[in-house]
Amino acid sequence: MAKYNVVFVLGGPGAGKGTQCENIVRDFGYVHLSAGDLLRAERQRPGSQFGEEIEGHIRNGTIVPVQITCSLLRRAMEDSGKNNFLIDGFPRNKDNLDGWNKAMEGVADVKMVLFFDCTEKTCIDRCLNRGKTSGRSDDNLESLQKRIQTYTNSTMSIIEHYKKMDLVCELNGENSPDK
Ligand SMILES: Nc1ncnc2c1ncn2[C@@H]1O[C@H](COP(=O)(O)OP(=O)(O)O)[C@@H](O)[C@H]1O
Ligand SMILES: O=c1ccn([C@@H]2O[C@H](COP(=O)(O)OP(=O)(O)O)[C@@H](O)[C@H]2O)c(=O)[nH]1
Ligand SMILES: [Mg+2]
Repeated sequence: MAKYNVVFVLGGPGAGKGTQCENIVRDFGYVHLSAGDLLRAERQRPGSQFGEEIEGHIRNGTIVPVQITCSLLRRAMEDSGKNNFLIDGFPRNKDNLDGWNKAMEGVADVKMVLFFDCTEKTCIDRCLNRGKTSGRSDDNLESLQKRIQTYTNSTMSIIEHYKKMDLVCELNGENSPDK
C-alpha cells in the first residue's frame, strides 16, 4: 500500500477549490496543499532558479512544467509528517498527469477527485472580486481569459480521464460555500 492518500481538487479559477479545502480541513483533518500557493511561494523564495519561469506561467495562465510542481508537492507531503492530502489545483494538464503518475507510483494513491463545476461568468466575477485584495498578478481580466482557456483546453480532459476511472465526485460550485 502506498504511503500517502490523495484527493485531487479541481475546477475552474474561482470555482471555490481553496475555500472548500479549508472547510474540509476544518471538519475532516486532511492536509491542504494548493499547487498554486506552493508555486507562488517558490516564486518568492530568494535564490529560486524557477522564480521568473513560474511568474511567466502564472501571469499567462499557462502551466508550469510538472517537474517543478510535483517536486514542491512531494516535498510538502514529506515535510508535513502526515498521510492524507487534499491537493488543490493539480493536475491541470496531461504533462502534470503523466509526471505525477511517473513520480508517485507506489508512493501516493489517488482515492478521489473533487470537481467543482462552475460557470465561466461566476469564475470570472469571483476572481475579479478576489483581485481587489489578493494582490495576485493573475486576478485580472486579461490573465483570467487565458486561465479559462487553459482550463477548457487542458484541464477538462484530466477530469474526464478520472471520470472514466470512476473517481470523480462532482459538486455544484455555484452553491453558497456552506451548502
Ligand atoms: N461558493 C461561493 N460563493 C461565493 N463566493 C465564493 C464561493 N466560494 C469561493 N468564493 C469566493 O470566490 C473567490 C475564489 O474562491 P477560491 O476558493 O479562492 O477559488 P479557487 O481556489 O477555485 O480559485 C474567493 O474570493 C472566495 O472567497
Ligand atoms: O499545478 C499547478 C497549479 C497552478 N499553476 C499555475 O498557477 C496559477 C494559479 O493557480 P491556482 O490554483 O492558485 O489558481 P486558482 O484556480 O485557485 O484561482 C495557474 O493559472 C497556473 O499558471 C500551475 O502551473 N500548475
Ligand atoms: Mg485556489
